[in-house]
Amino acid sequence: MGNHAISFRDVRKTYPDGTTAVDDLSLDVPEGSLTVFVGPSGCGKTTSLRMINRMVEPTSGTVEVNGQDVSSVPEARLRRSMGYVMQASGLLPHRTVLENIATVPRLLGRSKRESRERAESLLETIGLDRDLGGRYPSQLSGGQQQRVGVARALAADPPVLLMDEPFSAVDPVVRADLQRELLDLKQRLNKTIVFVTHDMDEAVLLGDRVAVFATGGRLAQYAPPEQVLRAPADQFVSDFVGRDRGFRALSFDSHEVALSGVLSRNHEGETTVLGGSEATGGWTLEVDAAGRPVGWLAPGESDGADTSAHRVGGSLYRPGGSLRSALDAALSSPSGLAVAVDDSGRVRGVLRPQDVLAAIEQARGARS
Ligand SMILES: Nc1ncnc2c1ncn2[C@@H]1O[C@H](COP(=O)(O)OP(=O)(O)OP(=O)(O)O)[C@@H](O)[C@H]1O
Repeated sequence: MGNHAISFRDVRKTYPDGTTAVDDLSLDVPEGSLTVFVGPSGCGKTTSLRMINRMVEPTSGTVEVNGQDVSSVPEARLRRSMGYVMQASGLLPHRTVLENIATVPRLLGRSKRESRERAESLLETIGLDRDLGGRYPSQLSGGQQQRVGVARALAADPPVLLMDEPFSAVDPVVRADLQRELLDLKQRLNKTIVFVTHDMDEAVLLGDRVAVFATGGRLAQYAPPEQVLRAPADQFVSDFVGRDRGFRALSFDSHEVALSGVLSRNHEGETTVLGGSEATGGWTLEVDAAGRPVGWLAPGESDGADTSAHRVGGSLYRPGGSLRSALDAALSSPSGLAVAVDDSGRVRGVLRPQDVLAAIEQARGARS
């Protein structure tokens, strides 16, 4: 198997017109990790990525994969060992989805049948219906096309996956799905992944390590995302990660928050209502027969009132979850109380904002 770490050693790229796209880059991508190259437009992320599979050759310095200088590996062999996914999925328009995915196994000399079976199983891997296999790329949504692009990149089972803004052209909901699936794939298939994006949230969500590129192709910081958020290396990184960095950094804290015992159960006919006491400011949480939260009743509203006005949204807190999710659940709740649910969605209790803040204080104390 060997090791598929990727190393940049003093790499510089100056294009023929004199533009220095990458300036003295040295960086190690550990095997089996997901490293994100992030930074504003034009700072050399794509150029750096493409030097890994030799779509771009460095002006000086070396890129090594598995300890071997890639410039000594024949391009065709190198690219077979690296899946490449780009923004516009890059699918062949006149071939069906299955044919697109099967292209690489066919090139590798697998039989037609074997390639087709591999393509079909990959459709499943990336969460697409098998029925879509016979369609042409133009008959798919943007998100589906990106999934097929990922399936095609995985078709040869390459140890390295290079992804250049693969999810930037799809809407936020589909994007969140694709990100979740990538994290899931990463768990299941042990691959070294380099992922380019200009979106810091995406970098924080996906990256084991994040390389922040600055204008002029300079590597400003290379560290786990939590460290980039908590301790930006310089003014550039601090400006780039933005004003919300303290809030984002809460994603990494999962300090225990005390569940308030302020909910009391009253069975009233079909529904169960919780709360309605002074401690909840008079708000009452309505739950369904399985104990899952439905919506809040404002003080003075009687059971049977329309709770849809105060529906419990997607922002629920799971005990053990991050403090960011706890705070968000409290801030987005009409009652100001975060609803805590267990894995099956049943209400466990509520969190008061002051308890979340106290937990944030404690987490801060525990770090310093
Ligand atoms: N073939 C080329 N010839 C000349 N300059 C180039 C070429 N390709 C890229 N550049 C320049 O090199 C710099 C880095 O480009 P690159 O595409 O690597 O940046 P990027 O960080 O990936 O940007 P984006 O997020 O916009 O894709 C830019 O100034 C770009 O204009």
